[in-house]
This record gives sequence, C-alpha cells and structure tokens, in this order.
Amino acid sequence: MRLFPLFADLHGRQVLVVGGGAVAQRKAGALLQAGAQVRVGAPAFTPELQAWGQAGRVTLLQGGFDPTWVAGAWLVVAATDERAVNAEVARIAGAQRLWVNVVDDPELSSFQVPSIVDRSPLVIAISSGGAAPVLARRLRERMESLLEHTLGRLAALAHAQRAAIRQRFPQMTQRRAFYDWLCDGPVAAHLRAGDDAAAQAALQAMLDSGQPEPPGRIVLVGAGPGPAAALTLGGLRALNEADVVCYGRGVSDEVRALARRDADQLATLLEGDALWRELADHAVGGRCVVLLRAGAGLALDRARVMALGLDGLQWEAVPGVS
Ligand SMILES: C[C@@]1(CC(=O)O)c2cc3[nH]c(cc4nc(cc5[nH]c(cc(n2)[C@H]1CCC(=O)O)[C@@](C)(CC(=O)O)[C@@H]5CCC(=O)O)C(CC(=O)O)=C4CCC(=O)O)c(CCC(=O)O)c3CC(=O)O
Ligand SMILES: NC(=O)C1=CN([C@@H]2O[C@H](COP(=O)(O)OP(=O)(O)OC[C@H]3O[C@@H](n4cnc5c(N)ncnc54)[C@H](O)[C@@H]3O)[C@@H](O)[C@H]2O)C=CC1
Repeated sequence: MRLFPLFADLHGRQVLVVGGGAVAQRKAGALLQAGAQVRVGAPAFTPELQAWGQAGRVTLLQGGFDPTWVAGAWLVVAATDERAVNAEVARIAGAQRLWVNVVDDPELSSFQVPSIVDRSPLVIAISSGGAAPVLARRLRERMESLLEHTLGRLAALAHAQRAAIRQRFPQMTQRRAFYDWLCDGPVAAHLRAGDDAAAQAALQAMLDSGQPEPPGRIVLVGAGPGPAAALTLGGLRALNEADVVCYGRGVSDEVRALARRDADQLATLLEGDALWRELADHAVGGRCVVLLRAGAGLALDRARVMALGLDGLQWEAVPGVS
C-alpha cells in the first residue's frame, strides 16, 4: 500500500486550490461538500467557480499563483494546466509541511483525492494510487448502483441511538447480533420503502424490549393436485412449522389437516400487493405463515416484496406438483 487512506475533518478549515478550470472546480466542489473554507486562486475561473465566488461559497483570488496564498491553509491543491506552476505550488507547500495534491503529477502529490461514494455518515473512498483514476471512477459507479441510498439514514439512526444501544446491549457479542438485525431486518426494510417513521418505531421497539424479534417467515406452498399424498416433503415440513395457514381456492381439507394442530387457518381470496401485505401482517412477532395454493402454488415475486418493503421477512417458495 503506497498511500495510507485517512478521513480528514476539514470543517471550517482553510484549503487553497490553485487553478480555476474544470479540475479545480471539481476539487473545490468536493472540498465544499466536506465543509472546508475554500480559496481558489487563478487568472481565470469557470463560470461555476465565479458563481460560487459571488455567492460567497468560495473566496476567489485573482491572478497567477502567489506564494503568499498558502498562508493559513491546511491543505493545498495544485490544479492549473501549467506543470511548472503546479510543481512550484508543491514545492512551496511542501516546504511548509502542508499536504499538497498535484492534479497532473502523482509523484509530487503528498495526498491524492479518491473517488467518493457518499452515503453520509457512511463514506467510501476508492483509490488506484494514480495508476488508473478511471478505474477508481468505474468502481465508484458500480458501488453507487449497488448501495442503497438509505444506507446513510440507517447509519444516522444508529448514531442517534448509539448510547441507548450500548446500554441495552452491553456486551459486544449482543451488539453484533443487534447490528446484524439492524442491517438485515425490518428497520432497513422500512427505510428502503421510504417509511422512516416505521423504521424508527421498529428500532425503538427493539431497544425497549431488548429482544431481537426473529424475522417472520412466509412460505408459499404448492398443495399439488388435491390429495394429501401429492404434497411435497418441503410442503409438509412447512405445514408442520406453520403458525398461520392461509389457503386459497381448491386446497383439499385433507392437505389442510396436515398443518400443525394449533395453527390458525384462514381462507384468503386476496391477490397481488394486498396478498403480500396480508401475509406479512400475519408474520409479525416472528411467526411462520404458510400460503397454501392448489397445484404448483404461487410464484415468489421478490421484486414486488422488496418494492413493498417486506424483504425484512424471510420469504420462501415450495412449489407443488401441478
Ligand atoms: C493522481 C490523481 C491526483 C489527484 O488527486 O487529482 C489524478 C491524476 C490524474 N488524473 C488524470 C486524468 C483523469 N482523472 C479522472 C478522474 C478522476 N481523477 C481523480 C483522482 C486523481 N487523478 C488522483 C489519483 C486517484 C486514483 O488513482 O485513485 C478522481 C478519482 C478524483 C477527483 O479528481 O475528484 C476523479 C474521478 C472522480 C469520480 O468521478 O469518481 C479522469 C476521468 C474523468 O474525468 O472522468 C481523467 C481522464 C482520463 C485519463 O486521462 O486518465 C490525469 C491525466 C491528465 C492528463 O493527461 O492531462 C492525471 C495525472 C497523471 O496521471 O499523471
Ligand atoms: N487529477 C485529475 O483528476 C485530472 C487532472 N487533469 C490535469 O489537470 C490539469 C487542469 O485541467 P483543467 O482544469 O481541465 O484545465 P483548464 O485549462 O480548464 O484550467 C486551467 C486553469 O489553470 C489556471 N492557471 C493557469 N496558470 C495559472 C497560474 N500561474 N496560477 C494559477 N492558475 C493558473 C487557468 O487560469 C485555468 O483556470 C490538466 O492540465 C491535466 O493535466 C486533467 C483531468 C483530470
């Protein structure tokens, strides 16, 4: 590892960007995101940088690089299109032991700027160490599509409850289990479905009870053509574990009789989203719900389940003989 990754707190700290072109603008923009006080010095600026200057978001220093500009800076970025100027900026900043990023010379840079996936407070920084910046960018684009945008809100929720979580789960092993539940269970699912209030309530309920509620389980079982003998072994096993059996048209009494004795049995004629929701409602408190349908049974629509924010539950399908 040639470069050591670290996360710098630039809030309220002065950073100097030398150069006023597209690259200087990109660096200045990222620094502003991090709350830095950005000063940009160049003979000419992009329209965007000029606008930021007028709005007071950055301070513009007009003219060619002047060594006095580095005074007060914590970091310096050399982003002109003149190699000699960039090298001079690196020399002056380096002499004062300031960290300097030289956009056209990884060798002269004492720090480089990574590709950033921002799910604040979660942040991922990717570096190729200057070997191939485009690879870093491509990897970022893949991660952007992979990581839900609600990840940041999940981390923020965890942050807000950090003390309560420690108090409720004093041992590290308990906390690990809790965090697994937080990421895999209903809180994350509610956030993905855009229901922040429900996410907060689920987290609060967990902190109150201290019991990671096991996720409910829903098994879609195909009952086969009718007689109990045609039920698959998987179907039979699910019926034995069921707390609730929802059955559709054409399911024989013979098959229903195989369910666990104290399971609730309910006929349902619902379809689509209403059906998925009904099954999820029955699965509260970690219950096992079996949907019995004649023939092959109902196919599991994972995309729909996810869209409805019900993927915190365990969904399975045991197709029957059709
Ligand atoms: C060393 C480093 C110094 C530094 O910190 O700036 C550096 C150096 C150079 N970049 C060059 C070119 C390009 N850089 C990009 C993109 C990014 N470059 C970034 C960082 C870094 N670039 C640092 C290393 C980081 C690492 O390796 O991990 C990113 C990650 C961050 C950011 O800049 O904000 C950002 C992606 C952000 C994102 O989208 O996620 C693109 C693609 C594009 O713009 O789409 C091209 C055009 C294609 C090409 O030419 O390769 C050139 C040649 C210039 C020339 O030939 O004139 C040099 C100089 C050299 O290699 O010598
Ligand atoms: N690190 C990176 O991600 C990338 C780096 N590059 C490198 O960055 C350089 C700059 O790229 P762009 O911003 O697109 O160029 P640009 O031509 O848009 O901007 C250059 C800027 O430097 C300023 N400048 C020139 N002489 C100066 C001086 N003496 N003092 C202060 N400012 C001065 C100009 O006024 C202008 O604002 C490129 O030459 C290239 O080598 C290019 C692409 C990506």
